[in-house]
Amino acid sequence: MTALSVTDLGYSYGPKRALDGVSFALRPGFTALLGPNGAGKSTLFSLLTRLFVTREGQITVAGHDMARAPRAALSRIGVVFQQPTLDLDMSVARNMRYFAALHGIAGREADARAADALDRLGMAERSAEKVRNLNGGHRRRMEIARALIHRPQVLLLDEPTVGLDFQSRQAIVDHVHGLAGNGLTVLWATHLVDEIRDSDDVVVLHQGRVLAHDSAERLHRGAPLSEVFMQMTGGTEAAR
Ligand SMILES: Nc1ncnc2c1ncn2[C@@H]1O[C@H](COP(=O)(O)OP(=O)(O)OP(=O)(O)O)[C@@H](O)[C@H]1O
Repeated sequence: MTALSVTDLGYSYGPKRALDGVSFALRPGFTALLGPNGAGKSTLFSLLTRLFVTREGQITVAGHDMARAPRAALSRIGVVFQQPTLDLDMSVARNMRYFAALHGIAGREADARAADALDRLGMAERSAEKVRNLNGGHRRRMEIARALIHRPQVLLLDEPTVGLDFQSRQAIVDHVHGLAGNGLTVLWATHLVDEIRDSDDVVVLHQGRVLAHDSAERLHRGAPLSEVFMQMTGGTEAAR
């Protein structure tokens, strides 16, 4: 069973059509949601996390329909939003514990899960530090660890490397590919083609529609993915 599928999803802001007939089913592993500014990526994430609701189409998470069984569906999703949502004056460990409590996980179980999730992101040694003292890349890694604390099947990340330097970006891209390699279903929204590897799947979103869904390797066929993306989106070049 696919961990995340959407069927014929549509959404409008008044007269503005932001998503139109969007359908895809993800395999376990890393899928990039590649689209230029305004493609509809954030709108799609808002629907997947139920910040927005729509009557058009269906979202299914691990077999649970988002409209009919939202709690079951949402409990299988971990989310990293574009804007950081950390409490800077708490330690890494306290941030993790607080988030675990929101999922009904407390005590030793919370500590064990926090340690496990931080370890997966190479952050175990930062546990006692105040978030304020971490650099941007480490804060983002902590947020990803936090999104894993309830052991979701699907991890959604909305342009998670925005504002980070090259090394920090690479570290995060590597870590999340590692998680995907261990069986997590990852949907990573980006407009940066250098975050995508040949073995990844790519959903190309443009003006609210899915233009392609295939492996990166099959999409670019030896040409730079940025050029293929530019041709598909009519000249809106993806950044490298
Ligand atoms: N609140 C709103 N009211 C009207 N139009 C909106 C609103 N929010 C988004 N839009 C429009 O809907 C379309 C999709 O926007 P969305 O933010 O989902 O795209 P995006 O791919 O996430 O872009 P970005 O990378 O710039 O965040 C765009 O044309 C945008 O201008």
